[in-house]
Amino acid sequence: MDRLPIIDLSALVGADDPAALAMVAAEIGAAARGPGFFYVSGHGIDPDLLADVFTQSAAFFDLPRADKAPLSIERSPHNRGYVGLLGEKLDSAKPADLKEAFNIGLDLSPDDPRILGGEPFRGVNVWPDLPGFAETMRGYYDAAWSVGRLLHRAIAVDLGLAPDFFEDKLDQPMAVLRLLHYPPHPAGAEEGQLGAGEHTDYGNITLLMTDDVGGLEVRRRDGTWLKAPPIPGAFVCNIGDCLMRWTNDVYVSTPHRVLNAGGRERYSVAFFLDPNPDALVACLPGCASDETPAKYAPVTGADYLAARLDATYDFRRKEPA
Ligand SMILES: O=C(O)CCC(=O)C(=O)O
Ligand SMILES: [Fe+2]
Repeated sequence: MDRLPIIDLSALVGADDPAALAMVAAEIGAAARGPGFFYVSGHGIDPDLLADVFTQSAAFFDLPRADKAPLSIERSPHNRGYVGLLGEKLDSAKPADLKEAFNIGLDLSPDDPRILGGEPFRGVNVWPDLPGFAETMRGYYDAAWSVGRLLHRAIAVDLGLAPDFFEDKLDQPMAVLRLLHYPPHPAGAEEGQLGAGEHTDYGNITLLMTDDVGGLEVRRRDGTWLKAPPIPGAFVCNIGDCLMRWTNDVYVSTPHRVLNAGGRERYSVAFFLDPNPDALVACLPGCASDETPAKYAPVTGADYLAARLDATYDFRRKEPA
């Protein structure tokens, strides 16, 4: 494999064309079973909105540390807020990641019944004091979520399910919009230290937009690394662990990493589409057979994500009873 496939969604955006859906479904099915990664073009998101997201993101990361620290993710049980440089180890066997990040979840008001009722991962977002930041990010969250749901229509068709199978499992998602900033790889970096250590993503799918710096690498089955250079305006989309589990490993969640060797600041924006907290992640019909029975116990979306985040962050790890 020398290059990831490019899948064009333009025939699906704003149209209900079963033949076009079947064609895209076949392309996504092949990519999801194979490399686990593909580019998505023709998604219909306004380029001006994308440009605004990157402008606002750079303004946020440029803020003094004293303005970012109070927004720390360590204050949020709901996976929202700021992760400082070296605040995360995506590869637990390696030095900490040379990146900083900011997480935004489904935007709810403080009196939303889902928050008051104590549903897992329901909380308010924290916002920096930057004009237009929250509006831009809310708009982009919704736009990326729509693309993610459209992709799930194709995924459902590929898996032999009704096109709307995932709709009621993704209509109040735990999805996270994550802004990322990678400083240029410093000369004094530790051996094996990366911008983002080798990892797989936790959710169903990830929609990644990057600037033009490059640095994302995708692991091939033989252990070698494929560079996934940016294609302007296109997403890099990958299958996450939750969808791999849901499909009984029919779809593949592929390890990837980031090395920002370009000598420039690098910015990227990831949208992790995790399902609704109460979605039951259980082997899909058609993904098990006599030869390959269901491998995983059913789990709710919230329990699955919580387990993965607890393993990622020291501050979330519960003391043994
Ligand atoms: O910044 C990138 O290119 C990829 C980031 C990534 O893989 C992640 O945050 O899960
Ligand atoms: Fe990732």
